Amino acid sequence: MTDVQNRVEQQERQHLAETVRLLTVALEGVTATIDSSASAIQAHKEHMWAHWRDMDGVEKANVRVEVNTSVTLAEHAVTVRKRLQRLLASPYFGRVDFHAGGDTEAGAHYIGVHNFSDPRTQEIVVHDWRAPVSSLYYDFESGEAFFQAPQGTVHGEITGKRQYKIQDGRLEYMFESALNIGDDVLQRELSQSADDKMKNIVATIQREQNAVIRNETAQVLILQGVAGSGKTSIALHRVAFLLYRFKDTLSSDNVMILSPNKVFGDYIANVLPELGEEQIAEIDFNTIAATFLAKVTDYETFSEQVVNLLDRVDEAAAERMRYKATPEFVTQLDAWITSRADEEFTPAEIVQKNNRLSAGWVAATFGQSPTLPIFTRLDLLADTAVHLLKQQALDRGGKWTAADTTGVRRQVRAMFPYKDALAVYKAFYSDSARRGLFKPFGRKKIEYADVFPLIYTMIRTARHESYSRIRHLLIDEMQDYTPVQYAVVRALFSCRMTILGDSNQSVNPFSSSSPSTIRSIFPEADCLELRKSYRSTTEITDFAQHISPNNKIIPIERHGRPPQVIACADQKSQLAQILTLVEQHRDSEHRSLGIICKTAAQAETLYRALSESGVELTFLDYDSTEFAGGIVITTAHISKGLEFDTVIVPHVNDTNYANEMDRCMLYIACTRAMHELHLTHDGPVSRFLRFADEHRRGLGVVDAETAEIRDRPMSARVG
Ligand SMILES: Nc1ncnc2c1ncn2[C@@H]1O[C@H](COP(=O)(O)OP(=O)(O)OP(=O)(O)O)[C@@H](O)[C@H]1O
Repeated sequence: MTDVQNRVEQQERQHLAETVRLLTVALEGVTATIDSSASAIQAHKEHMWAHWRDMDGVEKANVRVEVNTSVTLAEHAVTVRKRLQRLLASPYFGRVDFHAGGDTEAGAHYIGVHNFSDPRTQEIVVHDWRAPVSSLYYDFESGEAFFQAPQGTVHGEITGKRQYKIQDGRLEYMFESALNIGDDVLQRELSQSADDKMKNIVATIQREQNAVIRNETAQVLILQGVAGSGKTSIALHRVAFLLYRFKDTLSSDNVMILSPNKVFGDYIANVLPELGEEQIAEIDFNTIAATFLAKVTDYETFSEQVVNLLDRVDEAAAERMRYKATPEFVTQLDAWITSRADEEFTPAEIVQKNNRLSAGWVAATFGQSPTLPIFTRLDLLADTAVHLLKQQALDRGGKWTAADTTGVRRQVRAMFPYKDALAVYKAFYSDSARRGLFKPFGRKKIEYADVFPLIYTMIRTARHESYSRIRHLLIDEMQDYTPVQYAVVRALFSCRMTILGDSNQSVNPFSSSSPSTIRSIFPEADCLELRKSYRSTTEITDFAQHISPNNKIIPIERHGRPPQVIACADQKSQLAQILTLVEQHRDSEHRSLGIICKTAAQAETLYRALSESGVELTFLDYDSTEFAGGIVITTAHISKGLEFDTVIVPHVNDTNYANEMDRCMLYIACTRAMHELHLTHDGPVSRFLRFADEHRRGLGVVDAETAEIRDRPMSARVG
């Protein structure tokens, strides 16, 4: 280290010590506030207990107000204390020196997860990463730069940028980074072991990611990103940014995430709290389906559909799925529902208790509400008819009973041939062009492909509650949802949206949506793309590229062991091989291991076998609600969105991974690996992995199975 570097580091250490001192003082202050609020609450309570009987209403109300005020103060202080504690551990991660035009010298801006001002001078010591000035750190190298302040654009020059790693209040390392957020720090972050939960990435957000996070204007933002490009992380940081930027009008209660499953929801649950924001509500399409269909019909769930498809692809069922996954299907269904009122409503005279309303009156009244859904119109018509006929009956000295009301309603309903949305939906398929495209899934049960078309029909034929409280919706895994699901989302959520996914990671190729399809559904959307993959080593990304090529992907330059495809003589030796790999993982520096099978049945069988062999591991299936650390066994479908230090993909033979759907599953499984990837098989290797075999022959490695894995890699080094 040169003298200059030494001096700089010395100054930084002093700055850190001073910041820690100020934070400690602030923490003591806020702790004292909490203590005194607690004492005040206790004193008020004691006063109340002692004098309750002697107090009049006004006095009691006053004491209640005082208690409530103390509680509010204490709650606020607790929030501030949490932030200060977080800052004390790591006060900042970056610094940008900016010489604004007109200023005499550059100011040093330290950037951390929260704002912190010196309590005495009110001077800002640490800027929140979401503050306007902090965008300089993410968006510019040294030289000319600008940021948007509340009072307008501030132009100037960046004269220096530094990055720090501070843990437990101690400076672990620092880098002078004139360029983009330094590769050194990013490399260090990426090479770490996976945590049990997704972590925040504020210190190393990349410029293209920052553009997504700080986009304030898009009503709908569609983000297509390759596997491991940080889509989910970025979407959560975007929520944190919007909560900060629009804090007066947006709170975490107004934001919701539509996530693929509960395990994923649990996995991402820490990111927002780490950023000092409340967790946001979560929903998934299964919950929406259950809410709508509980009293209507039984139905196949999405996971059941995937399981059934993995078992056997029925060409007729695939055809039905394909049809219902097109935008044209939504247009046709929509047009058909809309025209039912004109084509199938037959006005008729209503007679009850000898009082009558003519067919002409019925037609005119029905015609007054052309924009409402058909069943709502019928209800409105029936209400008006009941009101008039009841009045007539009472005027003539007669009686009106509940049975009369029911009688009128029945007559009105008889003017329309369908009793409910399910009947309307089934009738859609009576058209000869669509015959055979609706097939019940057993008794009183419908196929998954019909679930959202039916829900859409329900929404379009009767009024439904919408999520009006929600002002921003995040949709993850966008490629797995069909146009009709988006039509349902549009009807339920009239708010801003961030929609993200990867077209290469569809779990059902018959009903997935391409980015262009999604764009056609949201023509007003801003579309952004993330091409750089951060999760996996270059070797793993290259390997996965051979399974499902994507010429847009840019792998991060981070190297590790080449993936291994291990041929085994039979199932028994495959199990032995997996046990060896588990053993090696235990001895390695890595923490998490994901064993990812194609189907839940395969995962369960292997789970039993490994458990019986003494391996402690967690089986994540469709009913699981929590992610688990350590060794996990699950399916490719459930593993979506998750990541592990090491991944083992068993049973990669050509029977198990043979069709397009299998290819998707294999790609998803392999791209979950951060540092190491092993695949095992007995029998001929899957057609999707033959590239590895060819490569292996080229490398001269003959029999992988008997080799010592660690010492003589049986790897098919690719790329
Ligand atoms: N700028 C960054 N700095 C540090 N780590 C990053 C950055 N961007 C992404 N990562 C890391 O890359 C990994 C993948 O991120 P994430 O899960 O958000 O990606 P994704 O695009 O949603 O992945 P997939 O679609 O494959 O599930 C995570 O470990 C995340 O922390």
